[in-house]
Amino acid sequence: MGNKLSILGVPMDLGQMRRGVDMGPSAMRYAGIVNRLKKLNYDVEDLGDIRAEITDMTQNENSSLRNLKAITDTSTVLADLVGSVVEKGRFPLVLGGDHSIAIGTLAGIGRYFQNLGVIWYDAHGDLNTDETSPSGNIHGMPLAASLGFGHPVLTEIGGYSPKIKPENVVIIGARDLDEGERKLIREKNINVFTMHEIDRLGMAKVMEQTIDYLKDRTDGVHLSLDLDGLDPHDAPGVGTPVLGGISYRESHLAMEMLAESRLITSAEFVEVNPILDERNKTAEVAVALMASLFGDKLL
Ligand SMILES: NC(=[NH2+])NCCC[C@H](N)C(=O)O
Ligand SMILES: [Mn+2]
Ligand SMILES: [Mn+2]
Repeated sequence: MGNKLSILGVPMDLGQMRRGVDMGPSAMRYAGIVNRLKKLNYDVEDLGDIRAEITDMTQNENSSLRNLKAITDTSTVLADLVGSVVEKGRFPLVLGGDHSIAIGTLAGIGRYFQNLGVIWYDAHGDLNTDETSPSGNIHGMPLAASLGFGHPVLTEIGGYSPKIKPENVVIIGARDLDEGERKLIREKNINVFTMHEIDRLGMAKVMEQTIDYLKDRTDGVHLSLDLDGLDPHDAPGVGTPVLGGISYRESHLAMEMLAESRLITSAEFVEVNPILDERNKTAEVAVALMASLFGDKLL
């Protein structure tokens, strides 16, 4: 991780049904992300928000891939922008938006790495395809699409596929997986620390193992952090909350250990929905976690 950061907001809420997550980037800016990172001595450039099309949810062309065109268009723009950030030698920090935007982020980053690692910090696997999805919501598909599974319009975003290899992925915090996702995890042998493992081993061991595993096999690691990975008590402003999640403290520890590892080369924080939040708590949690990820320490 260098000391030059570029922030990109993606006000996209079409990957799921609950409006308001398009205000996530504003909420995180309001919670002070730019100044927080400047204080940590980063050269921070805020590129603002990319334009995401907001269409009427009732005019959906395809119920197994809701809002496919608008999401594909936004992801393509995002991929190009993220790519140009990497090319300038800066660290891309993407603010969502729902998790469907990860398809664009990874499309932008993937071509610069032979073995890009991904930490998917989430209550969900986001490993559905149009065939397995129970909801038709594309925010449940970005990890599958990036691995090359699913509808070609999604997997081919950015003009190449796959962006990442299954053995370079580590999912942390899973506690709600659909049948097709379980099958894919087993078939492709994807590394998952479910809440069960986090409870058994403790977050310190989980992160130690994650870091040890990824450091030898990858040439860069993307952190895709869905705020619903945290417990809804700590992060209530999310569209698909699941009880029994990772605590604020455990998440802090995870971010601090990632900061120490110097492994992370890009990151995105997604699914912050201020409409569903208690005041701006979830955006504040996101900003606090970003600060830790970028090296903030008490002493
Ligand atoms: N990024 C997220 N919050 N994803 C939630 C996905 C929920 C469910 N698995 C689905 O496919 O609809
Ligand atoms: Mn999730
Ligand atoms: Mn997710």
